Amino acid sequence: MTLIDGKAIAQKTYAESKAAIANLKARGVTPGLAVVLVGDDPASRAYVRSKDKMCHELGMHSVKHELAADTAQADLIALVKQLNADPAIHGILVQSPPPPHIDERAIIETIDPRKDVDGFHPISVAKLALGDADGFVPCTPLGCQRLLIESGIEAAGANVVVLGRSMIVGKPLALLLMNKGKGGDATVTIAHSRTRNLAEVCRRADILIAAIGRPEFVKADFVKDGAVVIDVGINRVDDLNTPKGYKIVGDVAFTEVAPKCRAITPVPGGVGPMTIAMLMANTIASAQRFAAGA
Ligand SMILES: Nc1nc2c(c(=O)[nH]1)N[C@@H](CN(C=O)c1ccc(C(=O)N[C@@H](CCC(=O)O)C(=O)O)cc1)CN2
Repeated sequence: MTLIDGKAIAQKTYAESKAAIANLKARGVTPGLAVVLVGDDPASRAYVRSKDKMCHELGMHSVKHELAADTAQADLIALVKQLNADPAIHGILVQSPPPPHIDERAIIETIDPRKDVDGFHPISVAKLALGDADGFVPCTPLGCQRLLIESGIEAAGANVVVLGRSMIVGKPLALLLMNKGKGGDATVTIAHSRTRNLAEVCRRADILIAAIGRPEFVKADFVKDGAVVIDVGINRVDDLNTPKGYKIVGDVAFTEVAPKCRAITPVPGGVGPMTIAMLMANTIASAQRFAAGA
């Protein structure tokens, strides 16, 4: 069984990002990312901090807007419009989930699609569905595909089961893996909590991707011998034996599943680090497109 090391693969992508940034800077362009956080969810705050930190480490321009939980929808829209018009900003994202009074869809639709480095705007979704190469792909699906490519795991012709149908992971990942080209050409099934005989459907997978958001939901009987398992889940569960009082577990019951696998991602240290790595890559790609006048 191979343990797919997301931290190491993310580091490899950062080396590529650094080279691309140096190239852009030589042409007078510094890639710029604006991250907007509404509210004080501790996990979201930590992710936003990591994004800002990584921008600084790579020598990118980073702007962080941390807004109160009761920020009005209109004020958030006004901020996004201001960022759309800012030439120093090539990527804009609003950390998800926002507080319940915010209409997330309306906010995403306000982002200039050319700066939609999260890949959540309907134009980005349509481009992915159409197989157009010039749209932004959401960072976590892109990270999963990159993990497979870097680990020498061929998606082409493989039976892939994506467990989960969210707009952040499940749906875009299914499109990405079934699209033609490198890292694609898979035969993809999307399964979810209402799928009949779920364990049996998952057992057909050569590559099983768990993105259902339930701690340790995927047990050994969901997994065929020799399958590759990618665990997208990040679930905080109480654990009073840890200093923080909680631990992070994935959607896969790792201890019982791992021995059956050809390869598997751990949680933490698997898909998670790739999400931020791919955000940096998308922001750099956006800066390159702006610099080319696209
Ligand atoms: N606007 C967005 N919101 C959210 C996204 C997103 O892509 N865009 N994804 C997630 C959160 N996320 C980034 O925003 C994210 C999640 C997890 C990690 C990560 O590195 N996880 C570590 C464990 C971290 C921990 O200990 O808590 C790991 O898996 O090793 C990075 C980014 C939802 N919101």
